[in-house]
Amino acid sequence: MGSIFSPLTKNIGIDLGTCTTQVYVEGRGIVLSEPSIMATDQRNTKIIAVGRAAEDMLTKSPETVNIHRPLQNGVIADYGVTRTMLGYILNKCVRSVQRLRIMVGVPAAASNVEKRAVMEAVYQAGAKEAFLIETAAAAAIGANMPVYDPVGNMVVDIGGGTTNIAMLSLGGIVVSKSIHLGSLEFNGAIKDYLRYQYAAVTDEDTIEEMKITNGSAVLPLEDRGFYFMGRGLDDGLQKELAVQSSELYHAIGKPLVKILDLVRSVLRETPPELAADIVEHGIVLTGGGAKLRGMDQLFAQELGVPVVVAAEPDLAVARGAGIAIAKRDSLSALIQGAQRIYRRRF
Ligand SMILES: Nc1ncnc2c1ncn2[C@@H]1O[C@H](COP(=O)(O)OP(=O)(O)OP(=O)(O)O)[C@@H](O)[C@H]1O
Repeated sequence: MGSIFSPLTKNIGIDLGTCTTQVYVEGRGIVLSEPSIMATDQRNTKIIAVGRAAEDMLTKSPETVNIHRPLQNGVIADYGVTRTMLGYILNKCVRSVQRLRIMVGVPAAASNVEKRAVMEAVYQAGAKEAFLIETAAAAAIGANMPVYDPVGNMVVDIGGGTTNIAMLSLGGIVVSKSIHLGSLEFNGAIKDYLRYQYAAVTDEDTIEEMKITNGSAVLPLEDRGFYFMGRGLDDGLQKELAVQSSELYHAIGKPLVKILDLVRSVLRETPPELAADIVEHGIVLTGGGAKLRGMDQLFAQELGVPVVVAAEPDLAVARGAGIAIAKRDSLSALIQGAQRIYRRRF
């Protein structure tokens, strides 16, 4: 209906992530992927930068600016900043005359209050219609899984602050769970390891780099050293240190066990006929955390089913939300009822 009476209506999918915000615009694809960060002046009266430009300020001018990370564990931790940041992002992505119909992914465990905050922020940022979809359902759609078919489709989205898991079939969610644990927890585990093993600390960027370049979910066949500058906890002095990829594998193991336990619990709650489909068709991994080297191998070894990492796994949620909004009539079982309660009439 919207397309007949409102030719300027734009369907937009958003992954309002703990680390990154991605925006998908119908007909254009992913148009924005930037850190969920905003920089303001010290009195929080003026926005200085949003996204990557704000992230760049983290190291350059920390005393003169306030850096805000308004999302935590996949939900809004600072409503005012989220609303402003979203408005700024939407402004960058669409023309002001366009009427926006927006769908946002939210974790399965988000409370009604948290969902309402997302809806409200989306309206305040300029949407005329707003909808919510579970993050994992959006990820499955974005990864082109056959969610309408009478087969079990299992997706595990490992983001920065949350992992969302869902079993979908016939256009609906059969079982879904989420946990406040994602790839940021791998950084925390590496940080703890360096403290314990080397009595040293280093900055977040270095830890992120060592995770991405040398981290592994499975024991690497060949060890590779990552050299970095760390500060000794005992003497406070800077020194060059090296950490091996096998050490990073051991450090990251603990949070990975928790994710695998949650996947097993979803499988246990899945009806046997759908669980049998997973044995045959396997599991799809999405989210930035799925890019950790060997993640698919680990899941396949531990669960005994085929596992693939989706193409562009970190973009799946925004893409899926954008696709779902265009197909919202046939996907009504996946689109949360909250939109009917909070939809505004203009
Ligand atoms: N090669 C990699 N190995 C491991 N982790 C990675 C890799 N590349 C990106 N990541 C991690 O992916 C995370 C970001 O992923 P994504 O954008 O899916 O999360 P998000 O949507 O911001 O978070 P959430 O869904 O929890 O709100 C970051 O923590 C980043 O460190």
